[in-house]
Amino acid sequence: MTASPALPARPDAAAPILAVRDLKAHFRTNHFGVKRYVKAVDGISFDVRRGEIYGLAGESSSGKTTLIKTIAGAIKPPLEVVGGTVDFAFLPGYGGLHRAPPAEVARIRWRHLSYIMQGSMNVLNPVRRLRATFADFARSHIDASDRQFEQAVVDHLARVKLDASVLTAYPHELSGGMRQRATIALATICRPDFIIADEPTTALDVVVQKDVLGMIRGIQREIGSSVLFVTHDMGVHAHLTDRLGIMYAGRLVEEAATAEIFRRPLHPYTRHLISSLPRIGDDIQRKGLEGSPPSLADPPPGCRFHPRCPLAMAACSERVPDMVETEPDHRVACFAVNGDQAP
Ligand SMILES: Nc1ncnc2c1ncn2[C@@H]1O[C@H](COP(=O)(O)OP(=O)(O)OP(=O)(O)O)[C@@H](O)[C@H]1O
Repeated sequence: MTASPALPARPDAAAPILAVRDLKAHFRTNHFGVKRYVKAVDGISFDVRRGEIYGLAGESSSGKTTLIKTIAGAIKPPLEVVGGTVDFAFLPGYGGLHRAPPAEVARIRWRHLSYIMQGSMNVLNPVRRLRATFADFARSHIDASDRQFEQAVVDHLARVKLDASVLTAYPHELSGGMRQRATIALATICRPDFIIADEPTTALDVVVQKDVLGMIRGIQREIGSSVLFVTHDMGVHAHLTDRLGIMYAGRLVEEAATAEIFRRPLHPYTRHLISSLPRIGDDIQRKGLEGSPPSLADPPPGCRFHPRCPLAMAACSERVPDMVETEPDHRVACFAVNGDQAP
């Protein structure tokens, strides 16, 4: 086994905890004998730094879930990784969980890498009481006596404002907010280095959502984890994430500190996302974008946003713009912003 070129084998505080390079993951579909590839993730590169919450935004079907599934190694047919690498600092040398031996994946799961999913019932076993579920997930990773383990679970539940009595409950006996807090407790009890969160608050009402987001932020600060947080909700990103990547049709089109994206969005698609957010006291009728997102089975050539882009020029339909660091820590893939760098 050789160390990945993207990340050193020894922990280095300055190195990213996750480096994704030119990742491509496509769905191979077969409709009545016609083979098609849905290019859901098509050449994505970005880093997540230690201790940050990195947000991924983009409208429905832009490929966010496919991207994090690929990063998490949850790859099942018809999804295929067709190129690129995913390097976690705690799993160097393989280029992705999907290429690592199952024993290595089991070693890092929950202890180094954990998940908070959209539906809590995907994680909580409906026929097991919570005490048993905590034991299933965490007992083998925490070196303690049974009594100490139980106390650690109770203390950790208190962090997400859950009483010890929930340990005797089945998931269906808890409210949606309580279940989601229980999944946050499960995902964080082993103090993982990295947490992947996929729309964890989308199904909750606004008040519970705020509570749950505050808990994710609080626990993340306390244990120092890095978080990759996916939601289409720009309001959630504004409150929670440190840096933000904007996806459009299977590609990353812009990345910067979240405050910077809201202050000075550069890509025309990001500008549209930001300008369409409702503001208090503002009753201006907002103009939608012309057209709709492309089919990822047959995306347009060049920049995938060009058919809808108010700034489109000839190069946009001919070549794919690279993500260019336009300003320190602000990358954008757009010829209209960066100029056409063709030789
Ligand atoms: N099993 C599948 N087979 C074929 N295509 C799929 C499959 N799952 C997803 N896709 C397609 O992949 C593309 C990206 O979907 P994905 O779910 O990753 O987007 P998303 O940004 O997470 O959307 P949402 O916010 O609605 O969850 C879409 O075009 C979708 O139709």
